[in-house]
Order: sequence, then structure tokens, then C-alpha cells
Amino acid sequence: MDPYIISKENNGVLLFTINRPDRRNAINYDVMSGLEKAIEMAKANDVKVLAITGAGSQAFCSGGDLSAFHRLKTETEAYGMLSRMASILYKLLILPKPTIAILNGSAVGGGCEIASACDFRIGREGMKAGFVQGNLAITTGWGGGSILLEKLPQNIAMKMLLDAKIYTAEELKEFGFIHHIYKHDPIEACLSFMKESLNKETTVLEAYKTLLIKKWELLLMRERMEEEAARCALLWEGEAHHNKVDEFMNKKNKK
Ligand SMILES: CC[C@@H](C(=O)O)C(=O)SCCNC(=O)CCNC(=O)[C@H](O)C(C)(C)COP(=O)(O)OP(=O)(O)OC[C@H]1O[C@@H](n2cnc3c(N)ncnc32)[C@H](O)[C@@H]1OP(=O)(O)O
Repeated sequence: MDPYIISKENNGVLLFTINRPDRRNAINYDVMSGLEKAIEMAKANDVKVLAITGAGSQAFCSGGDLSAFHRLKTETEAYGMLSRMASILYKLLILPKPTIAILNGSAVGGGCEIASACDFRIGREGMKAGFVQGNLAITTGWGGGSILLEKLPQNIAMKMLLDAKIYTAEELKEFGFIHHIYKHDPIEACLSFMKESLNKETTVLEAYKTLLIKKWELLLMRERMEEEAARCALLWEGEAHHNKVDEFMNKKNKK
């Protein structure tokens, strides 16, 4: 099974689907490459919006693939992976087209970071999400913490990061993390949410996105996301983190 699917939907929507439902759409290096490719493809003239979702109905994305990344032990090893994804999420943040995350199911850890890098987030009724990194004795490491602090009121963003809790769709909507809760088909929901924008000329969409990109540049987002990756890498090599990941792996192996 391909780890990701890139498809052209109606009305100029390019859809990137993380296709690892049996791993709850966890991110490995193949998915990272796929996302990078989709971001490049979204720059084409016939693409108006880039949408990101996960395969199946259980998860949008469960963050970094703990099986694949478990072998990264040192700060340097972890930094290579974290910094690569932070650079991809920065490219997503500054894509000159509107972007939307369709949260078809749970979004945890790095899954929330990917969603945060998109301009809009819609969630399926009953979905849950949370920045759970703190429970693994690390922080956000893909730049998503810095993004969240700019997109949500500071007190709400800090509470979400510090508490590392999982929230319901209703709570997430109240926080302003998701902008709409849908009930049925995810693609239909995306097309409906983006309907008015999709009617506009690509040049108009790009021009507005350029205003936003200027803001991200002034806020030094690239530098801040890189620093976030570096700080997370430092915590990554700590014993506390490795113990927490071992707990997750042992639970999984005992099943
Ligand atoms: C590394 C980057 C870092 C960052 O910078 O942000 C992070 O992303 S840290 C966060 C890492 N993610 C997690 O801690 C989440 C772990 N997963 C879960 O909490 C749950 O799986 C879920 C996402 C809430 C879904 O729960 P549920 O629907 O009950 O499914 P299962 O737990 O039974 O999982 C099914 C299957 O998938 C495997 N799985 C799930 N998440 C991951 C993952 N992140 N990496 C690798 N594998 C994952 C899980 O082990 C099960 O496998 P099997 O037992 O073999 O079926």
C-alpha cells in the first residue's frame, strides 16, 4: 500500500492523503517526502487549494511514527528528523495557496502540528485532538508549537501545549483550533467549506496568501520553528523520553 496518495479533486483542490490507516496515519520518511512533493505540486496554476487528510475514519494523523523513529537516540539523530519536518511544515505555512486540514479522525502529537500549519482546519463530528508531546517528555518538534502560539490566543495555545490533553471536536472549535465540524463526506465538507474561495481567481487567492506569508516572515517563523526542533532534539535524547516511548512500544507488543 502506498504510504500517501496525491489526487486532484474538483474545482482546483489538490488532496494529500496520508495512507497508513493501520498505523493511524503516523508520519515516516516516505510520508514526509510525499508531503514535500504535494506542496511543490500545489504551486501549479490549476491548483487553488491544498487539502490534507488521513485515510480511513479513525485517524487524521498520530504524529511521528514511533516504531520508525524509536531508533533515533541522540540529540543529533533526532534533530535530523525534526528539522527536516519543521522545514516541510514551514514550506506548507508559506505556500502561496490556501491550505486546509480535514481532520477525519484523531489528530495527536505531530498530527496537530501538521494541522496547525494549514490555514484552516475542519473536523469530523466525534474526532479528538491534542498536542500530547508533553506526555512523552518532549515538546512539539516540528515547529507546530510556534505556529499554534501565533494562530490561537496565547493563553489557549499555552494551555493546550502544557497540559498535553486530548480535546473533543466541540472544545477544539471553542478554542478556535478547528473552524467547522462536519458530519458526512470529508471531501464534500472541504469543498463546501472552501466553496466561495474556490470561485475566485487563483491570482486573488495568491495575493491574499502573500499578505499572510509576509506576516510569517516578519514573525521570524522559519527561525523559530528551527529553534523549536533543536530544543525538542535536546529533550529527545533524555532518558525520560526514551522510557515513555518504550512504554508505548511495550503496550503495542503485548497486544
Ligand atoms: C515524533 C514527532 C513528535 C512531534 O514532534 O510532534 C510526535 O509526533 S510525538 C507524538 C507521537 N504520537 C503519539 O504518541 C500517539 C500514539 N498513538 C496513540 O495515542 C493512539 O494510537 C491514537 C492515535 C490515539 C489512536 O488510538 P486507537 O484508535 O485506539 O489505535 P491504537 O492505539 O490501537 O493504534 C493502532 C495501531 O497503530 C499504531 N500506532 C498508533 N500511533 C502510532 C504512532 N504514532 N507510531 C507508530 N505506530 C502507531 C499502534 O501501535 C497500533 O499498532 P498495532 O498494535 O500493531 O495494531
